[in-house]
Amino acid sequence: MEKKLKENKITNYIVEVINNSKKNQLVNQLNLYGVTDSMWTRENRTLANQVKEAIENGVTMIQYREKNLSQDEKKEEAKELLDICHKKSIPFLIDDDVYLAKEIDADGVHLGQKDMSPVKARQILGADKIIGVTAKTVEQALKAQSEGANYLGCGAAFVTSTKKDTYVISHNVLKEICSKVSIPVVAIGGINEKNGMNLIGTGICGMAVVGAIFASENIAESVKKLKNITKQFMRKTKTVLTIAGSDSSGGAGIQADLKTMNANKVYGMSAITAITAQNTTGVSMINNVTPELLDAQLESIFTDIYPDSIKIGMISDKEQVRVISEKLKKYEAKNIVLDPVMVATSGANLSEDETINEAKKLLYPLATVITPNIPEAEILAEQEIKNSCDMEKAAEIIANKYGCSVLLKGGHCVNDANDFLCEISGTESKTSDDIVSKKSCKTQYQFKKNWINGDRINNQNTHGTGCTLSSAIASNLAKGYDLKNSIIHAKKYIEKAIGANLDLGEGSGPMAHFVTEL
Ligand SMILES: Nc1ncnc2c1ncn2[C@@H]1O[C@H](COP(=O)(O)OP(=O)(O)OP(=O)(O)O)[C@@H](O)[C@H]1O
Ligand SMILES: Cc1ncc(CO)c(N)n1
Ligand SMILES: [Mg+2]
Repeated sequence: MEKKLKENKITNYIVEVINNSKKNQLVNQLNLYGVTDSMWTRENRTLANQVKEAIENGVTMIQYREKNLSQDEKKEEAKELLDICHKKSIPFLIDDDVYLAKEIDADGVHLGQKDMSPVKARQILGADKIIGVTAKTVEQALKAQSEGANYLGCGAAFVTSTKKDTYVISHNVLKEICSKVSIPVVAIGGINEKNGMNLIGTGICGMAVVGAIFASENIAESVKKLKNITKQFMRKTKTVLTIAGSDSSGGAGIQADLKTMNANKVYGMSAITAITAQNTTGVSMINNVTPELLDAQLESIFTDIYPDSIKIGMISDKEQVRVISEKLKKYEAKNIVLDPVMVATSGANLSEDETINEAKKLLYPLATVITPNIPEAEILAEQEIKNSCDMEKAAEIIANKYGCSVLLKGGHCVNDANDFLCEISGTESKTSDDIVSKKSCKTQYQFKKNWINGDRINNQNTHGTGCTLSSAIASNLAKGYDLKNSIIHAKKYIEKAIGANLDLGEGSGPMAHFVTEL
């Protein structure tokens, strides 16, 4: 009996290893998934040549989708494309037509919601073939997985010209599907080299592309651009973008941000809003970056290395606020930590009222969390903060007002190292007692409230603590921590950085960002 049990255990382990390696192989094959469409073929642009060029430049799987040819013509063309793919060890799938896939021994089939069930297709094709299923909802995704689908195709990810009036899936639903299933997920529908970046961070392992490849005048060029996106879906190194000012002393601003990101083992990038001549005693001059140059910095980053999270610090003027908010919406930026920088520790004013007001309108609602210190929270909540109770009230007022979570930092002598997190956990529409009307409906938020306590380090050198904390939070969000744990880990980092007791400069000095034992 003992021996039998042991043999079963070993067999199960081997089966699990084989299944995992097959799944990893499929994840790689689904990375850049070309779906053919003959509407763009010409005399001198046959589908066979297009498929060859796409594969030579990085496409990792081909699906043959043909609605206009006869069955015989489809079979001939499918056999020709199958040979081209197999010569390059690229899997070749057939859209919808399970019997054609069986007849030419294709590597699998992709089934729409209205096609044959995956169970029947599996009986026809056998255990080793790839069966993909389209899913537009979590229910459809779970059902397809339970019926033996090897992967899911979810979409349309964007409005698409290939299939008019098709249902467009929200990227939040896409994220939810990826979190709920254990099989690989690709996005499909309307994807091109301009919008594909927005899919990074949703959890998909690849994207299925039609027109952006087969309608392209330069397939090689288009595939290379698409490849720069899909290689970021599964990358291990996380990237964080700081949009902030430069602090010549190196203790705050983008300098503190990039040092913090490095110490927290993420790849840091920066878009500079202002150059300040600054040291531990104050700011002697500020030169704003033009909105055009800020826009160009942001565009160059988002079109090449997609940031897994964003930290926003000092913003110079309201035009910059508009540029930043437009860019964050255009690229569906995720994990946005906004530090409402108003005054430096040295007392220097870093943001005008009109800029702050524009940021409240355009940026705060986009933020995952804002991290005001006590003076900033008094301005945002329009009330004094004298004790912990005041901190809790002010944080909730700010969260309700701007529709984002709030970390009210305890520095500046109310609580020093203990911060209060008022995290939005849901929304409910509440109507006032009078007659229901649009204007009387107000979104109320549900909150998770936590004190996140720290160990107060007895050290006056705390220049840049806010920049450092918000960058550390952004780094942790990029690595996949939830908001509360991102803050807990960030505070542990900042306490080590303060505790290293660097003593530089005449005024309140900077921290030792280079502490590595995290
Ligand atoms: N002496 C200290 N010991 C431990 N933690 C501290 C200390 N001072 C501040 N902190 C923590 O550092 C973080 C930043 O808080 P602080 O109020 O200093 O931000 P800030 O005023 O925005 O900083 P900055 O000067 O960069 O704008 C918070 O988590 C706070 O609890
Ligand atoms: C450039 C810059 N950004 C933010 C702060 C906040 O400390 C600072 N002192 N300088
Ligand atoms: Mg601050």
